[in-house]
Amino acid sequence: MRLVIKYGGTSISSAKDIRAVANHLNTLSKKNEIVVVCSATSGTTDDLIEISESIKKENKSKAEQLASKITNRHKQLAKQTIKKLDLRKKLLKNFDEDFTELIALIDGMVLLGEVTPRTMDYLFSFGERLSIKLVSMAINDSGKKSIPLTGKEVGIVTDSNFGESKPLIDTTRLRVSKTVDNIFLKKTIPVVGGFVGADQHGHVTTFGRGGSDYSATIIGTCIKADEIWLMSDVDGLMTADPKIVKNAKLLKEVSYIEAIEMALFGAKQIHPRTFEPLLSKKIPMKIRSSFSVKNEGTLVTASPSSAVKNTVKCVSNVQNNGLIDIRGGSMVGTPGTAAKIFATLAKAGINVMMISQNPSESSITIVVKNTDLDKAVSSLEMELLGKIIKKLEVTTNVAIIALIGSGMRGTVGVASKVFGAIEKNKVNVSMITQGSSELNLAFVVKNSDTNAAVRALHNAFELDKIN
Ligand SMILES: Nc1ncnc2c1ncn2[C@@H]1O[C@H](COP(=O)(O)OP(=O)(O)O)[C@@H](O)[C@H]1O
Ligand SMILES: N[C@@H](CC(=O)OP(=O)(O)O)C(=O)O
Repeated sequence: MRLVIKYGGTSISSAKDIRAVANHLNTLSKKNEIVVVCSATSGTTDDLIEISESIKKENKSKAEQLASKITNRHKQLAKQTIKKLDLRKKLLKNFDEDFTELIALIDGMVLLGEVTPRTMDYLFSFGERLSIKLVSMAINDSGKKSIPLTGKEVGIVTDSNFGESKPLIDTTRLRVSKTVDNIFLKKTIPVVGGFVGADQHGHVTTFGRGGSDYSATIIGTCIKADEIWLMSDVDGLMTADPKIVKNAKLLKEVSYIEAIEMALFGAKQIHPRTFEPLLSKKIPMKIRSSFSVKNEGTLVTASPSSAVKNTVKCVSNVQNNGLIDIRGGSMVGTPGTAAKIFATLAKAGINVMMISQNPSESSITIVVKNTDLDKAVSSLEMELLGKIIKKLEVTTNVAIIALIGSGMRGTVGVASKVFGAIEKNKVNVSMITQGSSELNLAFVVKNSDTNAAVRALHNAFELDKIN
């Protein structure tokens, strides 16, 4: 079989785990052709983001401190993971070159005061640049040939939308398939850095947080993989985040459409575009645990064979958002009001996560990420306040809670069950929407009410008994 196997940061963050991953891949490669996709080790992308924040605040010493934290963590991992001395020495030397470049990059960014999306993408790509060398060397150490490749080196070509790029899929397919076929001919396992590509000018781009999942499906479709596996620290997709609901259950099968909804609403932090490349190619995906490789995990396909009957399959949550209530008497009955609001937000590059309009048309409420809130409010204020908008009311730190499941379609009484359970737990709900596909029902609560709301709904829909 041709497999693309993606390891999240949580799977490759200790020497023991990296060695287990390398040994597992060594065994699997005896009967399969495998492309490995790796994220950065846990916490590394967060540290790189903090470096960019420190540079913005002109705090160079903090940025350098974080860079040496990343350096030390990777050198330590290299020393603990790689047993063969010559391989370990080679890896440490390679890391030294990366760290010299990282420090030079920080110097340059500080000197020029330049923290643009393009330089940030270059900075963020260091996480995967380091992890692929570590994992690939661990595979070599286990006795199997392997080569590390960045997203750019494997041939992922994207547009120039830094921070949220999209692949130019035809060019990517040509380049990736050629690179991978050549590597397979040499009986070597390619270890590709997820999350990262390069535009047509060769500038490094990223897909946005969680983007390694997306890299895996892009590569999977390019090389006509038989299956794509996402390996993580959980058994698969669960009925809720197991960190919030202790008795959350594994979902054995879900459809692409359900998985897309789950990703959009935060389940397992999967990149929302991950399933897009699979919709036409129909490649099955498995979401599995790297720590218990015997478990099959969750199978995601176009049409699951053993459709679970429950109306609701998952309660997911996305925290740290801002809610903007946009009001104005002149919005009532004025055609084009919504178009102007959304055009303004689109121009500012804001992704709107939820929308609802009051039936009287005098207010439109939207939810955006906390990190986009400032930009959203200032662009609405500059372009529309005093014209079609009279007032903007902003609430920070809210969470979206979503119920997901195709069985909800046409099922009577879901909403009353939801809000009965929520009311019983004294949680205040500030906004409700249901997608027209009836695949999800979503509402907004305070961040601090997230756990109570998720547990109440998991209980009310008896998701611990899902079959
Ligand atoms: N519905 C869900 N099913 C499984 N995991 C979930 C769900 N919702 C949230 N999670 C969380 O997602 C985490 C894994 O996501 P992430 O850290 O991005 O993994 P990785 O590093 O492997 O990409 C799990 O530890 C789990 O707590
Ligand atoms: N390293 C990137 C890409 C990624 O997908 O990470 P993970 O698979 O560990 O969520 C990030 O943290 O966003």
